[in-house]
Amino acid sequence: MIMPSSVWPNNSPARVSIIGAGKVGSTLAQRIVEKNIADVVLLDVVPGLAEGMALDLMQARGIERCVRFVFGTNNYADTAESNVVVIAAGSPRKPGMSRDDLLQVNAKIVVEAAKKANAHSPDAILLVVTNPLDVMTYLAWQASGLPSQRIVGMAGGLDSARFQAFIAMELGVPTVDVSAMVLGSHGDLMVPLTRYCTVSGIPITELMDNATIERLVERTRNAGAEIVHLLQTGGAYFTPAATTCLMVESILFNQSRFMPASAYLQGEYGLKDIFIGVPCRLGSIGVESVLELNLTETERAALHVSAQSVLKNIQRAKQLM
Ligand SMILES: NC(=O)c1ccc[n+]([C@@H]2O[C@H](COP(=O)([O-])OP(=O)(O)OC[C@H]3O[C@@H](n4cnc5c(N)ncnc54)[C@H](O)[C@@H]3O)[C@@H](O)[C@H]2O)c1
Ligand SMILES: O=C(O)C[C@H](O)C(=O)O
Repeated sequence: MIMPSSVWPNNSPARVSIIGAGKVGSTLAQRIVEKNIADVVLLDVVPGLAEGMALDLMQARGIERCVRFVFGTNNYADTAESNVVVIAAGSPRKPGMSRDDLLQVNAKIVVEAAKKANAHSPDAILLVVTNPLDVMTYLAWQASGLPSQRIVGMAGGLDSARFQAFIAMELGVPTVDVSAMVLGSHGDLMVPLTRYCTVSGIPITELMDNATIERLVERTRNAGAEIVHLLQTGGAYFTPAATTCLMVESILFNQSRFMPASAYLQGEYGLKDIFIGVPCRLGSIGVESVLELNLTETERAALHVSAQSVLKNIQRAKQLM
């Protein structure tokens, strides 16, 4: 580990490396450090960017009363022995673009990040954030050569959090009382499962008419684009970072939490050789299990339509590599 010993403790308990110190990566670093979850190595290709952010975060530790360390670098050797590596490097979309439009520009970045991070942290769990999410998670898996269980993509938790927020805003209830579930690809064909959405255990179908539910489903599908349009300079990062942080916690503390995430399927839901959003349990081994819900014919068909688009883009990505 190439770090001054005065900065980096020898007995650091858990280490998370974040590749890409942009909006998502830096916000995630702040969350992890300020919640005292783990030490963080922040890496970016832009000289000085990760180092500057790390110094800034280190200087807030007294105010935030946190004890974790954060180190910025351009060098993968500094990410050695990480327990979790988050890949958040690459371009965000601009207004008018789909996430799939980022495939070409981000594929090489993600493949390089997965290979280099894995070379220095062969025991880490890889958590992918870069878009188009399900395809990038597949590429990271192939590039790393790791067992599929050790790779997971962040998206379903974000899409579910958005659906949860929209339901709470519509009904005027506390967001924590709402439970929501979105499966499928992280794209326009995501599959919000209204049957699994409740307010304090009451199905939302008892509380809202179909037209209202359909309006919230549509808003959930477009929630990323809505923010891209408002910001004009990139995408959302507060909720993406919060969701990724939740996944990091479940992995590091072996919490085995259920959450929708992009996991490798080998026949579950009738799908094979694909990463796509499904309910998983996340623990220290990565994806402990995939929960196979009893879907209706309509829900299953929607999941398969979503999967077809991911499979098509995986083929496109393979041709690029
Ligand atoms: N999965 C999700 O739900 C979700 C949510 C939000 C953002 N995203 C995606 O995450 C990615 C990052 O978003 P952002 O808003 O942080 O973008 P950003 O532009 O703010 O940051 C990206 C960072 O990656 C760095 N980078 C580029 N190439 C690199 C390389 N080869 N090695 C290391 N670093 C490199 C850039 O220098 C930049 O600092 C985008 O692809 C975005 O679409 C996904
Ligand atoms: O919308 C985007 O491009 C970023 C991210 O995937 C999101 O859903 O916020």
